[in-house]
Amino acid sequence: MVIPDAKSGIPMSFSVAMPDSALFPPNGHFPWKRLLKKLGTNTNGARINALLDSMRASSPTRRPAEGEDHGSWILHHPSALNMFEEIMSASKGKQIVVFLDYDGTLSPIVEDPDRAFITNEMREAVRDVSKFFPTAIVSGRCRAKVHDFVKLSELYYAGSHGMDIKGPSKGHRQKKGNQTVLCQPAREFLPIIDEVYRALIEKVKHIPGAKVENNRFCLSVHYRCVDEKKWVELADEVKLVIKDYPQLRLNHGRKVFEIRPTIKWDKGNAVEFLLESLGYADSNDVLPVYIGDDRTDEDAFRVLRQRGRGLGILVSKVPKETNASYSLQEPTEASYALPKAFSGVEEAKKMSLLRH
Ligand SMILES: O=P(O)(O)OC[C@H]1O[C@H](O[C@H]2O[C@H](CO)[C@@H](O)[C@H](O)[C@H]2O)[C@H](O)[C@@H](O)[C@@H]1O
Repeated sequence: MVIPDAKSGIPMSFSVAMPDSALFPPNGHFPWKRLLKKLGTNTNGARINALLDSMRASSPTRRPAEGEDHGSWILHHPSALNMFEEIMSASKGKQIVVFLDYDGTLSPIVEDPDRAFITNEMREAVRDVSKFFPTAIVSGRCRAKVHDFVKLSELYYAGSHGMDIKGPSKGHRQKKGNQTVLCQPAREFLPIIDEVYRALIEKVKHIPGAKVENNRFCLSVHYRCVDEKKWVELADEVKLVIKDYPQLRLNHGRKVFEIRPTIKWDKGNAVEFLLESLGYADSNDVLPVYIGDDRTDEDAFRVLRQRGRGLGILVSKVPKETNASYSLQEPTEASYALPKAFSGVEEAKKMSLLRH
């Protein structure tokens, strides 16, 4: 029998049987309430299998788009490699602002999160783009760590899923005054995050391959290198720790559990904050372009869709439900597409200026 914890409402056992689509909806939040309803109707074995299936399916993330094969999905999400014309016409008279996710977008997914290096070619591509347009990296990682990987001081960096934003130390600056952009909406959670980080390290240290990453305003518990036989145990340990912290919530990323404050702040808010800082709140004079691969990037794609302007580009080899309009198959395509598309746009703009 699974009893919900009185304080957090989270079930005491992770082992439940539900279809992937119910366990991991596009927003990535655990549907605890629906999950509780289902409890009691399934055998324990089936519950464990369902959990394992969803953990296996978490990279690549999300379920395939329903009823769509690859062919029809690509028709609805054409390759960004062929979107030069569209960018050209969409960006007429507008400032392009570029937002880039890090893991799975600028760097390939690798086993060791500390070795997810960006290639020199990709770094140059990002540098080239940032010469023309304000450019931000929006990542689940700690801001300092992603800066260490990318090593470009002319960029905006939004770490901890957008909860830690800082402007560039050189290059593009926001229109609004000269103050350095800084936004940390989850500062009050720092002591709790630190406490939970230490507790998690202690709780999972006996599970070979488990890794707890401190992303400053949020935490990641990786299971990519954990033997599948230990996954349920790891999930239970994580849940046992966070059940005492109702101010924190648990999401599921690519072979990783992500723990973060319950505040309503995500990559979508980070995009809105940065556009506002750049002087483009509710403006028609801007074309935001966001490239990402993960469930958390959907929050940003959604914001662009809601604004009715902007281009969302999903990096994925497989069809997925997404709010993005375009697609790229893998990070190397991004390094090729970025400079080609954007420097092309600048060249074309210069040419049309000369003609007038
Ligand atoms: O928002 P992102 O920049 O995409 O960050 C999301 C998480 O990315 C990292 O984990 C993922 O990439 C690792 C390296 O390729 C891989 O080993 C892991 O399995 C993936 O989940 C990062 O380590 C996490 O902290 C981020 O939350």
